[in-house]
Amino acid sequence: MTARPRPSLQCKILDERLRDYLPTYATEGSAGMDLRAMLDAPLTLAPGECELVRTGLALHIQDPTLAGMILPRSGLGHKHGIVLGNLVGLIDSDYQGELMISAWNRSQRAFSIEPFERLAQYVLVPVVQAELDVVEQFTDSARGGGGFGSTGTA
Ligand SMILES: O=c1ccn([C@H]2C[C@H](O)[C@@H](COP(=O)(O)OP(=O)(O)OP(=O)(O)O)O2)c(=O)[nH]1
Ligand SMILES: [Mg+2]
Repeated sequence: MTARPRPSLQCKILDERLRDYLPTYATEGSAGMDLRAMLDAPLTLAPGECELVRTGLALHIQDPTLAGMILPRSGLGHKHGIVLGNLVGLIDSDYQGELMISAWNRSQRAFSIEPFERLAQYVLVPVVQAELDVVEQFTDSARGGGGFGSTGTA
């Protein structure tokens, strides 16, 4: 398949150690770029503990039809219970600050995050902003107000 052109993101390196470790797509088809934990020493998270971890990186998306998402890495999440304290990090297109990872140990065992370890991943996603149109009645739909299992389990 022919590769489509990639949008370019302005990037600031806030920690010089990152210069040799800029996030990349691990394979041609990778959806996310891994973000590293810019730590000075290993960070041990006790069971249930949550800490904000620096990435040393700022990305200014600029384009309001895009957003960034910080997501857990499946290996760390499944094997070690290291996920995100906010479950998903949503990065606004006008955010210019350092990308921060809320690292949460949801497991029963302590886990140490090593300096420069790939801790989470950053995915660029399309966004549609909407205007709200206030109405008194909606046009009927098949679902109406049904939700939370209203369609049954079979
Ligand atoms: O995991 C995350 C989540 C957010 N952010 C940054 C980028 C994002 O654009 C900004 C605000 O995030 P959000 O809107 O989710 O947080 P908030 O609690 O609503 O803060 P604010 O009042 O600043 O919007 O914080 C991160 O660095 N990491
Ligand atoms: Mg907000």
